[in-house]
Amino acid sequence: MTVDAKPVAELPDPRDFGLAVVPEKEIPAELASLVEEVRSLVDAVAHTKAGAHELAAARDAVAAANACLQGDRHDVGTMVQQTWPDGRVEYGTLTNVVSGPTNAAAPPLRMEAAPEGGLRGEVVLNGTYQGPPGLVHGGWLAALLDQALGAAAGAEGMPGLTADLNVNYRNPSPLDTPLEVTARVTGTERRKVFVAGEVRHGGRVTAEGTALMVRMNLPGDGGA
Ligand SMILES: CCCCCCCCCC(=O)SCCNC(=O)CCNC(=O)[C@H](O)C(C)(C)COP(=O)(O)OP(=O)(O)OC[C@H]1O[C@@H](n2cnc3c(N)ncnc32)[C@H](O)[C@@H]1OP(=O)(O)O
Repeated sequence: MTVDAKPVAELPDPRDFGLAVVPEKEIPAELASLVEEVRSLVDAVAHTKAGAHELAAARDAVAAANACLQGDRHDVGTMVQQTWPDGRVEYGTLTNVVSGPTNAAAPPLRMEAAPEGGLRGEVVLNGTYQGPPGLVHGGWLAALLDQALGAAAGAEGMPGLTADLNVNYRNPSPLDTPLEVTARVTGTERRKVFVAGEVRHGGRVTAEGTALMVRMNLPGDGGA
């Protein structure tokens, strides 16, 4: 497919769209550590065989922690600004359910530039992402691919929304073990960005996805 992309010269600044931005380096270490602890807590709660006494004590401790955190909140839509070692700046939502650094529900998946082009990331999904016994839920594999494919378009200067996503489940994806996620742009047509990616376990493709991302309509596009 002919690549006639029109990457934006500079990624749009979310502040220009009225969105708050938090630089990732300004996220307090204590919050990052709390998020990690909550991830572990969710897994522990999901699998616990504790007795009534321990469960009641844990419930009270969690309620106390919850009460501590009912003050100021970031608005929904707040963005996080990540600056990569190569100087590339990327924006994502702070609480993105796949990659958001403050979202304890996010595994989280982080994508980086791959030597062969496109992006690559590694992620371990614990038992709270379970579908079939011992395996990752197919909806979550689609979510990983959607995120990776969107990030690949964004990394090429073409951030947009997913218009169409296709996932092919080739082999089972086990829990609690590293999964490799790769994604790249395969072509463009006006504002349409075609992307493809894979999830692998031990080098074997477990899921592959293709998507059409429609690049953000920006001033100067002339509707194209
Ligand atoms: C760096 C940051 C990394 C962030 C990664 C985030 C990854 C997460 C991605 C997501 O989860 S996005 C959330 C799920 N997706 C949505 O909620 C999108 C909902 N759909 C829409 O908002 C609009 O339909 C959409 C923005 C996709 C397109 O609307 P537009 O009005 O901007 O596009 P328009 O209708 O002008 O169409 C532009 C081109 O795309 C084509 N197109 C639009 N929607 C399509 C569709 N659904 N299927 C196929 N083609 C489609 C359309 O035919 C046309 O093709 P041509 O250039 O050939 O004329």
